[in-house]
Amino acid sequence: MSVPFTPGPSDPTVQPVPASVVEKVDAADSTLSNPKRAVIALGSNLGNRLENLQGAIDALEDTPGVRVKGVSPVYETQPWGVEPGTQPSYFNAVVVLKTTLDPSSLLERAHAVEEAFHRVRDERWGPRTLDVDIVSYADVVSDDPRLTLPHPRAHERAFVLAPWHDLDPEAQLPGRGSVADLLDAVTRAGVAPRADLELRLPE
Ligand SMILES: Nc1ncnc2c1ncn2[C@@H]1O[C@H](COP(=O)(O)OP(=O)(O)OP(=O)(O)O)[C@@H](O)[C@H]1O
Ligand SMILES: Nc1nc2c(c(=O)[nH]1)N=C(CO)CN2
Repeated sequence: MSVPFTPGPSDPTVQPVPASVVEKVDAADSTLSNPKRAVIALGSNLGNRLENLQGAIDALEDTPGVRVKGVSPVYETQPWGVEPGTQPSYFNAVVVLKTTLDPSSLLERAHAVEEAFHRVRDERWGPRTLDVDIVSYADVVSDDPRLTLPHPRAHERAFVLAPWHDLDPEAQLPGRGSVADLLDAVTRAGVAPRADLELRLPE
């Protein structure tokens, strides 16, 4: 006759689970049942810029735990932060996601998508096939340099604020205020909508 095995308090194979692990598992459970909204900025100024942005959107959608909910219009923008005339112009766009990934897993995925498009990191603000930045993740505010939330420069970049405002005119940047007000405060010079181009929301 077999007797069902029920580990008792004296079973030496049962180890206590550290509180830190319980906390992590609980946090993951709550994210799973409650997907978070994240805003992603995409940029490309090398190669086929529109295809690179579309490829990034499709790769994000193909990620387990990520759903792309909205895609902004495309903007053609002059490179920000570098000597004028030293780099090709960018195509920029913003996408809104719902995700069950935590912020650091989403960043890992963003980096993997950049790498799939042969992104080379040699100089700060150097030209790139693809840049995938996390602009905001729910209302999380963090100054961790590995993942600063919201993105530390998003509030001063018309190439992020203009497409985001088109996609969601009521958007708020946590800790900074409304995207509409932030957009009023920056110059839109060199940031032009490309109404002739369109990015697809994955089906
Ligand atoms: N919100 C964020 N989104 C993406 N990367 C971030 C964020 N906060 C911090 N980082 C860190 O910044 C590092 C550099 O990122 P990246 O090479 O994309 O910078 P960049 O696009 O050249 O410049 P910028 O940060 O001004 O957009 C990344 O390795 C990442 O760990
Ligand atoms: N116009 C424009 N300029 C930039 C961009 C970008 O996406 N668009 N990204 C940068 C680093 O993230 C630096 N400069």
